Amino acid sequence: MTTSILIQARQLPLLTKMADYIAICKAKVVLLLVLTAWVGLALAPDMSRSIWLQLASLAGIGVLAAAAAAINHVVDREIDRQMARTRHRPVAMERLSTKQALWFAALMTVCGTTLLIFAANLLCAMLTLASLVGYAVVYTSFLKRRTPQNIVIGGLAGAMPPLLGWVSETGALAAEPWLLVMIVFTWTPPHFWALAIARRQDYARANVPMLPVTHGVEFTKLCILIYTIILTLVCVLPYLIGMSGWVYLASACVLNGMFLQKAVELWRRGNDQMAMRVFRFSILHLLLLFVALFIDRWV
Ligand code: HEM
Ligand SMILES: CC(C)=CCC/C(C)=C/CC/C(C)=C/COP(=O)(O)OP(=O)(O)O
Repeated sequence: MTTSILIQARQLPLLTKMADYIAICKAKVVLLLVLTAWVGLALAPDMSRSIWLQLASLAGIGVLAAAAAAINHVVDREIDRQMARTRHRPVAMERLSTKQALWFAALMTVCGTTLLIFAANLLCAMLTLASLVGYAVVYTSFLKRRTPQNIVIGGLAGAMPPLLGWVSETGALAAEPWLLVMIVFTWTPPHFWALAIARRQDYARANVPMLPVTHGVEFTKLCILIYTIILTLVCVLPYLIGMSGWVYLASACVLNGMFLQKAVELWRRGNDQMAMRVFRFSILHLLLLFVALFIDRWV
């Protein structure tokens, strides 16, 4: 009895370490990114590869996105320490050293790239690596610290997975997946700025020039509304070019109607709680929108 308790106690630090490594991968974000990549893959023409190669390609994209997230934890550790939302992160708390996190990220980068080269193709591997650099280096190290347009420009990296999924299948660029990239690209500002309104004190304390800090809450609410309107228009494009049908269009209309209603409410008289509702809804919105695209393809 005593021995088994002792063994369990010895395993605890190992389990905590594993939990910390998982935490720096931003698993929930990566899962949604992989879903958008999967839809890009599913909408590609002439899907002829085996399901195993397709799954390996999605895993490669996910592993490289997780590597980008791990590097973000290292680069941002000083900022993370100053914000209530992020101060408990493993690297900020020094439960994981920067060296451990960087080795972990390097290992994932090598594994993810190898998977993509062999299961998909070189173009897909290069574009995914470019997205990693876009998020972990361009956005995190430069844009985030310099301009309130940080997430608009940096958002391109997070918007790339549908294109990556498509290219994993076809090995070539095409116009259609760029429409899906545009959807995630225009979705990102309402997604993030809603959270940034509710957490503006955090960003101000850490000296990060997020829009509500530099230009105020009212202007940010207006920008959220404008981007939500643009998103609504962009979401119709897949239907207009014949890439998707009525199932998608009907779902997009309902989801965008709800998103617009929340954005208007936030703009007119929203408080921080309302901003958090918009943030949480944005995640459900993108999830369901891409599920609708997927279902539409197969009905
Ligand atoms: C530059 C672009 C983006 C920025 C700045 C951003 C920012 C954020 C922030 C600050 C959070 C809160 C995380 C936390 O509570 O610790 C968050 C959550 C989340 N984001 Fe984004 N995001 C971006 C793009 C994306 C993209 C492209 C996706 C997926 C396609 C995504 C999916 C999610 C999900 C699923 C969550 C919830 C995570 C959780 O509950 O743990 N984000 N985002
Ligand atoms: C290879 C590939 C597809 C890369 C995609 C990279 C990726 C994980 C994009 C998601 C964007 C994201 C979670 C931003 C968080 O912003 P933040 O870092 O400012 O937020 P934080 O304060 O929560 O750290």
